[in-house]
Parts: sequence; structure tokens; C-alpha cells
Amino acid sequence: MSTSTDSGTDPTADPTTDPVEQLAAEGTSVESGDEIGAWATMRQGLVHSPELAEGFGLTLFLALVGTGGRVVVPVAVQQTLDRGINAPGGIDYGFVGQMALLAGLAIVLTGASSYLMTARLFTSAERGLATLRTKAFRHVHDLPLLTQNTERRGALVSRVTSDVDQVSQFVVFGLVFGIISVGQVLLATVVMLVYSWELTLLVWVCFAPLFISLRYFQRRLSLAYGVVRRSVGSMLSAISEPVVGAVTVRTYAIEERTQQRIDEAIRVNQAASTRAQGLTAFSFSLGGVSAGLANAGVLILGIWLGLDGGITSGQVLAFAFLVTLFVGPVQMGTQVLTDAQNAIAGWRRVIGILDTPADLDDPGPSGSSLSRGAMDVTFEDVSFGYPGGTLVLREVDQHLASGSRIAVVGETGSGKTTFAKLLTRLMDPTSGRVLLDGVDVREVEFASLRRRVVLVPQEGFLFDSSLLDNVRYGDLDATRAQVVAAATELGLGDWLEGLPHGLDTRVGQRGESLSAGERQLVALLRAHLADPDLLVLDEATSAVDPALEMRIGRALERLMSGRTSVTIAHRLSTAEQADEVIVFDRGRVVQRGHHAALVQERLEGDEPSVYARLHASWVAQQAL
Ligand SMILES: Nc1ncnc2c1ncn2[C@@H]1O[C@H](COP(=O)(O)OP(=O)(O)OP(=O)(O)O)[C@@H](O)[C@H]1O
Repeated sequence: MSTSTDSGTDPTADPTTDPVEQLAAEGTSVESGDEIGAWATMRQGLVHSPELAEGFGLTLFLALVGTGGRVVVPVAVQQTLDRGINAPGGIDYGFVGQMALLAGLAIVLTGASSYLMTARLFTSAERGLATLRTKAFRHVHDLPLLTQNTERRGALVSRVTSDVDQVSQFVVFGLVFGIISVGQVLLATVVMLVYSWELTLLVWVCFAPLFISLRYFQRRLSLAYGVVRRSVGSMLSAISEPVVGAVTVRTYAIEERTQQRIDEAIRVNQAASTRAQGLTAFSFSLGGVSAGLANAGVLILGIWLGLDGGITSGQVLAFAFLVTLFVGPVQMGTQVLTDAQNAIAGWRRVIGILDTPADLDDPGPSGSSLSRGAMDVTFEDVSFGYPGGTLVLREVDQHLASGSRIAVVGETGSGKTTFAKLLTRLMDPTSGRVLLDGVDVREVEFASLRRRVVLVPQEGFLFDSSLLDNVRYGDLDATRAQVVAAATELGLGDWLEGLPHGLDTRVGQRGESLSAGERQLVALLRAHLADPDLLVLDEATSAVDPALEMRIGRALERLMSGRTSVTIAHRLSTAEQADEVIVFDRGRVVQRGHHAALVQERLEGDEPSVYARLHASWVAQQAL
């Protein structure tokens, strides 16, 4: 696991520490990839996006042709000068013409191959990165549910979007430039050596400090851009959270506080970027100084060598061209290095997502399939603790008979939702087993499990689409007529007809165009269409008008018939109607039985039982 990143911590929390430093040292539940070296990152990146390497041989060949073409021009200039214009018998127009043609051809060839190479790199980069993005996005869905709860959404989104964009920019522009630059520098050096080893040595000496310090810059830039990428994640988190929670922000008038957090996240990002770019600027300036020295040195030493006749004027002129070919890429190389570090930092974060193991293994088609019919459930000595925390469920040993209606009650935080999540295999127990019809739930194929077991959460998520589409998530193959029939079976036919556009009513983002009670009806309808054998309901506590509440009650009644149902009961009237009630207290099952018996149970010293207390406070609340 990693040591840094976009975790759920507020980077602005401790004013005494530098937020940028803080960001560099934060912990997360998703792999940061920080421990992977630059080359290993690129190798892994290629494994995840094989398209990037497809046809690379031809692309490299085109790059070499393009680079070779550039060196032809200075050589043609030197030849024109020394053997054409300064020819012993006067100007040799034929030779000058040939050289001009050669230079022209070289320019056209260079242009054509550069174009083809860039087009090929563009295509393969975009294909490869689309694959990477798709893989990363798919994997986000497989991440541990617990992780998804704690990892800030904005930061996760930034890994799949802006981090991949950074990689894309580098692969398309940086890599092209990098390939051309390396080839150009090597070839320029070879040709320079042919002309004059003294001048070549001078150029290399001028650039030596830059070359030597490149490794140092590369390391510093790598760290600096790692922090930049994480600050982008934090910034997106800070911005997206209040957008999602806009109503809370407005209701509590905390715009000012929210804005401060966003401003702070932007400031941290700005500070991190400025720090990183300061390094780039420094290395860039060093490149400029080296280039200036090399240019001046070549001219002075070239002319001095020329006085002795050791070098011709054509060669000095060609050398000046060649130094330009040498200087440009080396100076820009620092920019490429910067892009590379930024991209590698982004690449690591995307790979970090892919390297975070999925929490639940789907046994796939080789796993067991659950047969139809009301389901029998057994919890065998089940304990569960969230990562880094203590056990929140302890030694739960329960059998739920098929077809029974079970209500689960307990105080807030007693473990009811955790029990429901284990029952539906949204998480696996820390110890013990959950059996459905006698089969360990870990051995059941996901497809079969999700068909047979349905959880209706308190606030079902609705997608910004029509009501029909949302209901169909229960059964994607259901026809319109089947949806209408399901609604009628649940007694919701007239409610549907009363909606402005019936099943075609748009529900808005997260279903915000519907009332809370209506959203619950959609969730129930969705569950009914799914037709599960085990129905797990987290009963909503939101107050709805009495007519709607009765409607929901009737729909629930029909929904539960003929199947095993487990309801996390917040209204104890639900517990009164259940076949059996299971009472949780601080992670343990402390009572079980029918409502009437449980209310009567007394503890030692004639204290009321947990259920009796819960019931008494509920009755008192109803009387208010
Ligand atoms: N994602 C999580 N990470 C860490 N701890 C958690 C997480 N979810 C729940 N817990 C802890 O586990 C315990 C049991 O929580 P659970 O949600 O199961 O209680 P509950 O009985 O359903 O409560 P409520 O009635 O308020 O929904 C609580 O102490 C809670 O703080």
C-alpha cells in the first residue's frame, strides 16, 4: 500500500504544516503507484495499453528518416560552399543544382515522414489511452466497496480523466519530440565528429553540466509532479463535493466555508505547480546558457581553426547548423523531461488503480448457481471489522428459514447495515461464513447471486433518465408491458398514471424531480421486476405523507410475499408484523423472536430488554 495521495484527508486541515508537503505524505486506500520506478511505470503502462507499442517499429523508422533528413541539409550546405561555390575552377553550377535538389528532397522527405510518424503516434496513443481509461474506469467498480467509501470521488475521477490526459499529452508530443531529439543529437554528433572533433568536444563540454544534472532534475521533477497530480485530485474532490452536496451547502449557508476549502485546494495546486515549474525553468535556463556558450564557442574556435586551414568555411557554416540541431532538442529536452515526469506521475496513479486488488472474487461460471424459490440463509459464526477498525459484528450465528419475514432492529451503529451488506455479499466476513441455501456465498457466481438476491437501500440511486429506464435496471430485458404489469401487481398503477408523462417521466439527476417517497416507489418497483428470492430492505425513515406511506406499505407487503425477506426496520410497526425480529446491540445479536415475546422479555434485575427499550422509545415518539 502506498504512503501518499488523494485520500479523504483535508489537505488544509493543519495550518501549521505546508499543505504541499502534507499532500506528498498523505495515506490512501487506493494504490498510488509511487513506489514504481519511471521505466517500470512505462513498461507496466505498455502492458496495460498494448496499442501504444503496436507498429512502433515503422514509427521509429519514420522518425529516423525524418531525423536523417534534417542532417542532410547542413551537409548539402557545406558541400555547396566547399565544392560548388568555392570549387577550384570557379562556381560549379551543376553541382550546386544537385545539392539544392538533394536538400529540397531531404526537406520534403523529412516533412512527409514527420507527418506520418506523428499521425501514427497520435492514433496509437489515443487508442492505447482509451483502453487504459476504460480499464481504469471498469476497475473502479471492482474496487473494495470500503475503499470506494473512503476514497474521495473527485480524486478517483481525476485519475481516470486528467491523469490519463497528462499521459496522452506526453505520449503524443513528448515521446515524438523525445525520439526525434535523441536521434537528432546522436546524428548531429556523428556528423560533427566527421568535420571536427575539437568543435564537437567543445559543444559536449558546454552541455556537460546540463547532462550531468539531468538525473538530479529528473528525480526532483518526478517528486514535484507527483505532488502536482495529487493536488489536482484533491482540487477536483474539493470542487465536486459541494456540487453534489449543493442543497446542504445552501441550506446551512456554508458557501463561505465551502469556498474557502476550494480556494485552499486551488492554492495548494498552484503552489505545487509553481514549485514544479520553478525546477523546469531552472533546468531550461541551464539549457539556454549551455546553448549560448556552445554557439559562441563554435564560431570563435571554428574561425580560429579556419585560420590555420584546419577547417573550411563550409564546414564552419555546417557546424553552426549542426549546433542548432543539437541545441534545440537538448534545450527542449528539459521540457520533455518535465512532461515525462508529469505524465509518469499520472501514469503511476492510473496504474495504481489497476493494481488495487478487487475485494470480491467472482467465481464466475465455475461457481455455484442458486436455484429458484424462497431462500434459506445461515450466518455461521460471522464476525466483521472494517479495515483499520475493531469488529463491528461479532460471532453472529443465525438461521433464517426460507419464506420468513425477518425484521432487524437495533440502535444506530449496532451493525444492521453491515449485516445486510454481508448477506448480499457487498462485503465478505472477516471470519465465519454466510450460506445461501446451504452454499457459501463466496462460491456463488455473481450473475446468479445478483439475480436471486436484491438489496433495496434506504435511498436508491436513480439515474438521470426516464422512470421506465430506471425501473428496468431491475431487469434489463423487461418490456414496457411487463413494467406496467409489475406496477399494477404492487398496486402502483394509478400512481404511475397520475405522473405527468407516466413511465416516460424524466426523474432528473439522482431522481431529484421525484419526491423522496416516489423515489422509494421506483426502488420497490425495480426490486419487484428483478423478482428475487431473497429481498433485503433498508427501510426508509424519511417522513412521507400518510397516503404515500400507506401505498408504500401495501407495495412492500406484496413485494415480500412468497420470498424470504430481511428488513432493517426503523419503524417498529414493521417489526410488529414480521415473523421474527433479530435485535442487534453493539455488533452482537442479543435477542430473537416474535415482537410480542421480545417486548415482554426482561433482563436480570427486571431491567427492560434492548428491544423493550427500543419499542418503548418508539411508542413515545409516535405519541408526540
Ligand atoms: N465504511 C465504514 N468504514 C468504517 N466503519 C464503518 C463503515 N460503515 C460503518 N462503520 C461502523 O460500523 C458500525 C456499524 O455500522 P452500521 O452501518 O452497520 O450500523 P447500523 O446499525 O446500520 O446503523 P444505522 O441504523 O445508523 O444505519 C458503526 O460503528 C459504524 O461507525
